[in-house]
Amino acid sequence: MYILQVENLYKTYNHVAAVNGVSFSIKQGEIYGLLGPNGAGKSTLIKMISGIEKKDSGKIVFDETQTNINRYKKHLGIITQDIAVYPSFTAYENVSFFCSLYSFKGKELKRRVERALEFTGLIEYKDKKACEFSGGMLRRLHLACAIAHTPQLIIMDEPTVGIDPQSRNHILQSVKHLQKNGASIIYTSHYMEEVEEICDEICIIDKGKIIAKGRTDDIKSNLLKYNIYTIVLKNKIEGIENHIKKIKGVYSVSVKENEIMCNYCKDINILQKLVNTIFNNGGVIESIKDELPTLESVFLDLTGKKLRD
Ligand SMILES: Nc1ncnc2c1ncn2[C@@H]1O[C@H](COP(=O)(O)OP(=O)(O)OP(=O)(O)O)[C@@H](O)[C@H]1O
Repeated sequence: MYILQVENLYKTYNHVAAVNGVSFSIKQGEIYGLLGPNGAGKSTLIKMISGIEKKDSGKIVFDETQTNINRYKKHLGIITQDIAVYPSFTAYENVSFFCSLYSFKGKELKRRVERALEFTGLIEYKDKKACEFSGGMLRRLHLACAIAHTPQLIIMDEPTVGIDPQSRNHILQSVKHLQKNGASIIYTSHYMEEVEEICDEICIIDKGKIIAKGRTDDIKSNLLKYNIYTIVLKNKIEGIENHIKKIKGVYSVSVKENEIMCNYCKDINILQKLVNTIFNNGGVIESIKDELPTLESVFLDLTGKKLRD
């Protein structure tokens, strides 16, 4: 069952394609990551899904039946990049205002506002004005305003940009809780660690086009031909990288103090030779880990550039 299907979506600004033939589907209850560098087209995509921006062509289907944004808008919770709360309202007044737009009133409205403030850890600040909040607290308030009406699909556009680690963790935990409570989530970011941590499936976008999509581990293991050995030594060996580089199947080696990172071709078994080389050069191995590369490496490999500027 799909909560959202996007088919062949296009949007051009001044002859430049911001979104260039994008298609993807999000399953009910999934956290779906949209990953891409600045200017990739993530916000434009999200704006079209939420009805803030008109599409040039393509199809957006909500819950497998609805194509009219005015019909399904009430089931969306949108957290835009720019924080949209009223500075002179208290936290309670802000959440209450946004939730009342969905026709909730009286006791039910109060229950929902308190639940959203509780959920975002802001209940003890409910009578404080938004203008007195820190950046992280404002982001959490923004989230409370977007979820009080219990949307089926929550769209979050870079919700952790420029906030302190505590609020960042709070938001990431909240996303996981919202999923547990039954919501589906679209999460855009250019922080690949966040996307790797919380998303079930991802779509990597660059210059308005999808360059990879699917489950994170599948993307990493299918698209890249190499894995990484991380070896921790008990001692430091000068120039060990020069010896390891000579092993057939090794792409690259980097050494930091007594830790060696070795990118190697998945199709060639280099482990025995790697261990022998370290041993023959006087190394004592403390641990070895065989790991998939990061999403950053996938992006670098596919586009030749880094995700972050
Ligand atoms: N209203 C607009 N008018 C003209 N060009 C626009 C407009 N909105 C976006 N663009 C352009 O479309 C492209 C995609 O922008 P978009 O904001 O969707 O990217 P993004 O992936 O969300 O980037 P960021 O992470 O920086 O927000 C960029 O080249 C941008 O300059």
